[in-house]
Amino acid sequence: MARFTVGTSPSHPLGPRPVHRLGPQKTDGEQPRGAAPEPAKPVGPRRRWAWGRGRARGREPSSQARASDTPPPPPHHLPIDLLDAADTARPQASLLDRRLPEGERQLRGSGQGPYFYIGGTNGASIISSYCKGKGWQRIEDSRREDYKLKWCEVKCRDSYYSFREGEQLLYQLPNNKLLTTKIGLLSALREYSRVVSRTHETSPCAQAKKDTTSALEELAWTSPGCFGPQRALKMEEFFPETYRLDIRDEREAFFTLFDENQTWICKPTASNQGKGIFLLRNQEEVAALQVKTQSIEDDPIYRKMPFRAPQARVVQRYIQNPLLLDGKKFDVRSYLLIACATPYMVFFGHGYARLTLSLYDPHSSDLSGHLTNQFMQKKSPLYMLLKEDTVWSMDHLNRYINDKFRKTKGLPRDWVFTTFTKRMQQIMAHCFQAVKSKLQCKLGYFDLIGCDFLIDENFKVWLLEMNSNPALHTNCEVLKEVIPGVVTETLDLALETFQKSLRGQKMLPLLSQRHFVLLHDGEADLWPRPGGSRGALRPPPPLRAAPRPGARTPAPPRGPGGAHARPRPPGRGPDGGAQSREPGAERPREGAGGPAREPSPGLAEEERKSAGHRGS
Ligand SMILES: Nc1ncnc2c1ncn2[C@@H]1O[C@H](COP(=O)(O)OP(=O)(O)OP(=O)(O)O)[C@@H](O)[C@H]1O
Ligand SMILES: [Mg+2]
Ligand SMILES: [Mg+2]
Repeated sequence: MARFTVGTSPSHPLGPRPVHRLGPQKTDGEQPRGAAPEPAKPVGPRRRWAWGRGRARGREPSSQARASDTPPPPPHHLPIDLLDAADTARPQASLLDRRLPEGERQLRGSGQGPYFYIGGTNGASIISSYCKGKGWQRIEDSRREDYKLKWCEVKCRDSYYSFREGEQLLYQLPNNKLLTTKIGLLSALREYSRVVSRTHETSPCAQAKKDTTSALEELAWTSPGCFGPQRALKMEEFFPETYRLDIRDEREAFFTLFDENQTWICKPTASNQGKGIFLLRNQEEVAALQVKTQSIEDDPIYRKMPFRAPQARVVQRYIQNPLLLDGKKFDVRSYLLIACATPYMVFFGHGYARLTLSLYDPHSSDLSGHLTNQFMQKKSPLYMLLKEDTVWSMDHLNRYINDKFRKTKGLPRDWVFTTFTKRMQQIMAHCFQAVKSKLQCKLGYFDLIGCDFLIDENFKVWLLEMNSNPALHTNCEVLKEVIPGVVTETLDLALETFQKSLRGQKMLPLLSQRHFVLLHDGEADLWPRPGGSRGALRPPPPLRAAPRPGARTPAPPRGPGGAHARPRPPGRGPDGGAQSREPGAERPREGAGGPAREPSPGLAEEERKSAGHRGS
């Protein structure tokens, strides 16, 4: 079982607070921040092949120059508004700077780049301050290809087509919809359940234990990161029962099982901010939904132009007994950071709690008491007056739960930072495992995904959804404390892991890791992975270049029968089944904001949704 150690992090922007880490990982206090950096290692075999395929590289220095560790870097300066949050980052960032390639350091001095581009406004000032603090220059032309870092709210095909692996950093994995649409996540979890139960059935160890162990127990999956081995979760333990309405059998099953004593929530697959959500509480509402869904499916216009049909939807069992804070419903926004995709370096990060303004009444028809999104609360005339009450820090939540429920519910002290945090981490790790082999991975892609959790009155933890491009607003005091730190550490970790991967250095210890907790260290994973771009980027045979101490060597691909060598059948959906052709299936949507571009084959048009922040 994963072990937690609890320490304090005096440098946290919220002041001293418990820091929880898993297993062998050190607390912040133990992190060897002041330790001398490892000497930069010469370019390893993997880097050679990664570089070998790129197009003309303009300013890129030679591999010799990159590996050089002299001269010393210019002092790292941080933007004033980030000083608090990033205070502890300074020495680490300086160490990172010292590792900058020679050519990049020269460019800093010459005032030409490195360049960064930000698409949209979500978090833009924080990202911009961070990059400018490194001496980088902002460019406004989204078509320029000479950027070092590109952070876009809206994914667009061209960014991925022109992306130069191993040279650039690009925010958002192109097919993160596997996690961040409602249908994507549901399908991925279902498919993973099938895989896990098959593994369970065939594993001799599991067979031996079958008689003595409950079905929920002891199915160990071994993650090479800090998070294994773990008992495999079952999706029904943490994900409310959900049905797709775009698949006829599923919706028929739902319409049959519904009864008046239940409440369900109906959501579009790829919307956010609570848009298009409604509750289903009686037969009339369900019958109306049934008619509507059928009419869309039968509509000849939508049959002809399925991309014009309304978004596909899911119905999900509504958690009717949420834990309440002073009588108000809330959910918790946490972060899943994929700092590096080759190898995977995946982290958990704390966020904040989002409360409704009004008291929770399960029978009320006013959605603002049921939907905890900030966007829903902003619609209230009371919002401006009471907005600070709608966002709580995790410390605040922890204190409240200690005070109100620790004794009455027999909870461990600091339940929020122990049991709850661990549960969120397990769930995120599980979801990541479900899509790990399917995400498109290139060195330089990174992603920050917002994960929404609901706690019910029995302190059971439910994952509601995951969001791409999570809101990075700082319009409340708590958000001002939390968000800049999240963004800064995201960028720090993306840069550090990028540079280490490029040079074939081992990832740990991560000098820029402060509050994020490592969930998955993919250094021992088999890669290139099927579905990832690495299929085309084979590492050289092991014999050609002897591994250096500390350098990572990609594991050789397995034989033809090996699970990792088997590519996903073309035309298969995220659940491995043939993609639904029914109207309303995860189909492209209109109204994309930002530069109007065609989606790439790997990008659903729905993902080019308007630059409205998701998961607000
Ligand atoms: N199964 C559920 N049971 C109870 N409440 C739910 C459930 N699903 C969603 N909610 C409530 O509705 C809100 C919106 O749902 P959800 O987060 O799935 O939609 P969204 O439109 O993607 O919102 P976001 O702005 O967070 O991206 C949640 O924050 C939560 O308060
Ligand atoms: Mg949400
Ligand atoms: Mg959402």
